Amino acid sequence: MSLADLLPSMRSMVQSRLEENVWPGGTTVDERGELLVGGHRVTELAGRFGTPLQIVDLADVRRRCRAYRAALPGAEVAYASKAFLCRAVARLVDAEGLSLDVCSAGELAVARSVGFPGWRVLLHGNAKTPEDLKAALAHRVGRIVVDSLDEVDHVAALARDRQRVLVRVTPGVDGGTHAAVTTGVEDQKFGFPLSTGAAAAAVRHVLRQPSLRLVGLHTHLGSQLRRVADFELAARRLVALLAAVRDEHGLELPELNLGGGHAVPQLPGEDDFDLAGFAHRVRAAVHDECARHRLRPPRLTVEPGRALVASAGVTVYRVVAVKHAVRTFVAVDGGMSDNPRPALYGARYLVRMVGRPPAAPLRTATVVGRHCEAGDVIARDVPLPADVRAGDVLAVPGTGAYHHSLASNYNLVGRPPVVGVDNGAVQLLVRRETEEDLLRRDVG
Ligand SMILES: Cc1ncc(COP(=O)(O)O)c(C=O)c1O
Ligand SMILES: N[C@@H](CCCC[NH3+])C(=O)O
Repeated sequence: MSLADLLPSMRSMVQSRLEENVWPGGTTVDERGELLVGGHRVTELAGRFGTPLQIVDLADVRRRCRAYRAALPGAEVAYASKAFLCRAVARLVDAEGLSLDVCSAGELAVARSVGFPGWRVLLHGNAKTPEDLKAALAHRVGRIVVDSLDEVDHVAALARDRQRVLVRVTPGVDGGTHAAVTTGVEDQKFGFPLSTGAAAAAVRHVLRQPSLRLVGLHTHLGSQLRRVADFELAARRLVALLAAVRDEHGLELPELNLGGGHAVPQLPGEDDFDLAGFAHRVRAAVHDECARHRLRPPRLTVEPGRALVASAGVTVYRVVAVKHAVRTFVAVDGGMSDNPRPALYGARYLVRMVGRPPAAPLRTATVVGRHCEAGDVIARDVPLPADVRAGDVLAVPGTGAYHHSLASNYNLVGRPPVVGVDNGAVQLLVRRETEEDLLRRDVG
């Protein structure tokens, strides 16, 4: 029996009070259980655009972009577009003066389609294809972050005009996150290990290429990280490598890119990432270490993805069926095709019934999707009103990052639309994928 079962008196309180930290800023709830995101009733948006539906509060994203730029004056803030990219977001990020991290010709195509300036684009990836590299060079991207010696050769062969590159380094720092998104340790596929000398060898290899210009080092420790000390340690280790490069080659590299990975609260009660602490402590670590090595401090870049968009997103489902089996299952019209994160990382979510006041106390239920896997779960053992029934609308916050971008067509279900709300305006940003879309690719 859960807390929710024990405390039916919490019913009205839980329903009328909005959980802190997980909804887009400015989200409100009224006593009838209506949730308003960006000033719009979620049930109205569900009626108008259908369910499942992904809502992104663009004003919230804009506010977060500004918070990053304000916290890190003089640094470059690059949005990691893998978190969620569509043209409206690319335009917003451009207008806010951020750079853009892309990982494929596809992400770059979205950036190009809105005229995102190439010089503010960084290309990442451990296995960039010739198409990715050619697209990046054609768009004159500002920097390519090289990730293997083969790639250095490929870029060098294709590049003209001394393409700027960074070398991606794994500094042997474990950010204490899920193994699938741990990338600062040396035994995984990204980057060149520091301790083995592979990173220094990669620097040498780049410097031998007349068509390339080495401008800095990069590291990305992983995703959903909370410990600022890990970023400090990585920064210190990379500055030591900058000093070694200066000593060996007489070259002071001007850029240090510390990647992204700043955590967001996923459940009520979880803290925000300590951005101010990060800005202060990491900068101090870089300056301190540079002073020790008599280096000019490099320009810092950070690459937040999740931190800019996760909490701006809300997914809306309609309940299809409620089953009281060994536990209570509330099955909705989406699932792992729009949110594979519980299955992939054991991610946990808050779920809220919206649109009507509950007529029964909270009970523990497991919200599941419509797909053909027992692991197709959106939220296990969460409190929901005991009278939740088919046709009810459920809203799940914290779904703005790595949801639309990780979505699939499993069971040939079309991917949901994305609707943007922005200071009172509503706009369909990405339309729902139809059966026609799915059949168009099937040319056999
Ligand atoms: C190179 C690089 N930069 C930035 C990010 C953004 O990560 P997050 O969305 O956790 O901030 C990623 C993804 O983890 C990445 O691979
Ligand atoms: N897909 C992961 C994040 C990956 C970060 C990209 N390097 C997630 O949903 O948490």
